[in-house]
Amino acid sequence: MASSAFLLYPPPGHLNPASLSLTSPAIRSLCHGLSISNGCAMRRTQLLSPRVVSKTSPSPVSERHLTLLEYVAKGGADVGDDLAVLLTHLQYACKRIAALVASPFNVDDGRIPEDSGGGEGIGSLSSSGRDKPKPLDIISYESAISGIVGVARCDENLGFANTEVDVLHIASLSIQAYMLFIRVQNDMILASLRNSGKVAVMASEEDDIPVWISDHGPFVVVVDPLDGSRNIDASIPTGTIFGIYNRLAELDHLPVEEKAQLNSLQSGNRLVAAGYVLYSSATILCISVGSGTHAFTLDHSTGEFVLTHPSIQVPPRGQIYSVNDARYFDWPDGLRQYIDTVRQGKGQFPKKYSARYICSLVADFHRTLVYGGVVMNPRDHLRLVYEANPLSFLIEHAGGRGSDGKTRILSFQPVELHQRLPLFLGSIDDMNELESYDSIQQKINPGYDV
Ligand SMILES: O=P(O)(O)OC[C@H]1O[C@](O)(COP(=O)(O)O)[C@@H](O)[C@@H]1O
Repeated sequence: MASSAFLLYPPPGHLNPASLSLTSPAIRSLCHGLSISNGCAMRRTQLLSPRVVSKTSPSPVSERHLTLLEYVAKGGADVGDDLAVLLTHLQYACKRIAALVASPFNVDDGRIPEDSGGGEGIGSLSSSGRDKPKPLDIISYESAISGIVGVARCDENLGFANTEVDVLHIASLSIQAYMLFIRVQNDMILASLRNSGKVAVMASEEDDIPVWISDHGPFVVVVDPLDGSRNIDASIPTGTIFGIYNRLAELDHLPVEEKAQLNSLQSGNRLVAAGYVLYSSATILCISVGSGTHAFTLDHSTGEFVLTHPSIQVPPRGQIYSVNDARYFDWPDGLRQYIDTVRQGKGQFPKKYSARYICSLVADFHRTLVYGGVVMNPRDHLRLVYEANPLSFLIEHAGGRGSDGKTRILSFQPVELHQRLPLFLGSIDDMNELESYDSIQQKINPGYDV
């Protein structure tokens, strides 16, 4: 056969497209919805068509990377059509966020669909306790999409009623400020969850209260849309963190506000799936649906996440600790002793440890997952619902541990959506050693300027 002849790829028996739930009516309809012109978006044909390659293609199927969509479909983890549809929409929103974070000139990506119900501009920004943004931090997408950027100068208390709004032409705005589309990113995720038709409620770190989306959505999504945003001016990596629960049908009879709240306050041990997306030199989506933790890297040539780190196992011991050690003098004795000990190579592992701290939780966590060690924030700062639970789920499925210094994170029953706690995540042996020190939770938490 001439070299221009084509074969179906992969061949039957290997991720046969016919066996993928991508061919189910539900997925077909969502694929239709995703045929959006965006450099990062998957083209509809890529989603719907079997792969067609030249017969002379050098890579055998066994060497080809599985895509995220194949993984969540019947050829991979087979999570069921509903979750596959939801994850397909969610990963799409994250690609849009990746494009925005990478290039502020992708301002059109900030356009909020009219039915998203999420976009209310500057005035809707949360006062949910997020670290105070710097001046020029918040940009109104409503102005941005019309070619003008409104910059809100935040007052001391994030009191947006008192904001002074300067209107600047895009051209005169610094790239750094332009990248801070926190609200836009929140609404991109909300829109994608709405469009999936699979979500009952979304609780976001950016919102004071959860958003009820649909009585019939089978899932509850908790999300931190852009963690680490305080560092974004310096192009330091950021991330999105998410957790997915089943909707609690036994709460269906309750008033909307109540069932939205209670569905979002589920214990981490009920997570169905969790993941994060790291926006860095590569965009990496790491996920667990309860069977291992797997990382997919965005292939910009195809717009697809491809499996690059299957079945991650965090090494039982790393030689790295990750903490903001400028807080050393606010730490309790136990934590100081632990750090002093491993720094000197006098701990259970007889080598000197290194310190790494990016101050961007997803980035610090991802490094820990890959290289081992411990990542911690010993003060009451990180959120149980949006950060601690999803990351603990991921690290446990990779053979590591997550705790507040005393108790397994996934065993907590959240009582407040924005509840904060000390967080320690890492390699099993490092975590055991760290927790063997009596006091590692930082009780003094004065609030820090940077
Ligand atoms: O100031 P600290 O204690 O070092 O905290 C830094 C941590 O706070 C975060 O920026 C999250 O804070 P927010 O949830 O308020 O955005 C993490 O990305 C980072 O790991």
